Amino acid sequence: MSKTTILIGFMGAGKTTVGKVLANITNQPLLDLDDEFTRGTKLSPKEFMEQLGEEEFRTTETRILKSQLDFDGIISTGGGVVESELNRQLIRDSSAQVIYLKTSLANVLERLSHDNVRPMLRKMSVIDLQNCWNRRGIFYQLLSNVTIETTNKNPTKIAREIIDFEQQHDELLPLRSQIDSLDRQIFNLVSQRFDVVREVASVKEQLHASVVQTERMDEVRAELKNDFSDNSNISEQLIEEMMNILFSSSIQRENEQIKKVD
Ligand SMILES: Nc1ncnc2c1ncn2[C@@H]1O[C@H](COP(=O)(O)OP(=O)(O)OP(=O)(O)O)[C@@H](O)[C@H]1O
Ligand SMILES: O=C(O)C1=C[C@@H](O)[C@@H](O)[C@H](O)C1
Ligand SMILES: [Mg+2]
Repeated sequence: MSKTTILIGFMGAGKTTVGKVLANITNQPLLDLDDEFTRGTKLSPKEFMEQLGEEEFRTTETRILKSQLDFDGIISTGGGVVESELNRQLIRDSSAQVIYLKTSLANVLERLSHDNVRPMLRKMSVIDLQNCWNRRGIFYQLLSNVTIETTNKNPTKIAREIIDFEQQHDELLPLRSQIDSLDRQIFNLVSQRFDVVREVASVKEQLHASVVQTERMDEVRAELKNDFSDNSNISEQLIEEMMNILFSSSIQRENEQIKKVD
């Protein structure tokens, strides 16, 4: 990789975090616009906004962006860089590879629940935040060469996807990026399901109830088939196969926990 890579995305999407990992792997320098802002003004974005307001912050952010656009390496931007039309124009006119790190608002809120350095987050209600996320999301999408879905991926996986995109420009990559995120979300849910299964096993043990309850299993399958009957992606056979895997894994775990074989 030789030219500039610009990471854009909402607050907490991981631009700074992934930028560091990407810089490490590819041996490129990293410039974080928020850090550069602090170096230039001697105030953090939070201090600057508190003292001089958002408008002045955006003007200064534009000046810093403009002066760094030919940086030979990775630029991690601040989440609000797309708020200004001037910044959007600067990014559009640059020859940089623009990567949109996309994440869900739920993920952002979870990651930044204890944050106290992002003034924009503090001053917005949940509705304002949702509107801001929607509005900026359109700009991130329009400005970027590729969208990397980051939900439930670790920073190294995300950095590797960026490298793959820069090396291959494969049309399949953004789609696979979505699939890889969804697979991780599915396994997170499966893991949560096993947490509940553990509780179920404890209750069954106390009640001396049988681990395998075929009636309940039949009921679950039937309800799922009914609920997904209008969904052409989910066939009855898929429900059978996936539920068989989940049921047999759960039964095995419950038996191991209760230490008896039914
Ligand atoms: N892929 C990830 N998985 C889990 N946690 C992450 C991931 N990426 C970032 N985080 C965590 O989310 C928080 C915010 O990350 P980071 O500062 O990189 O966001 P940012 O996109 O640079 O935000 P900003 O726009 O405000 O600069 C950090 O605590 C970081 O450790
Ligand atoms: O999303 C935003 O508007 C901001 C994000 C941060 O990176 C900082 O640039 C600043 O706190 C503003
Ligand atoms: Mg950052």
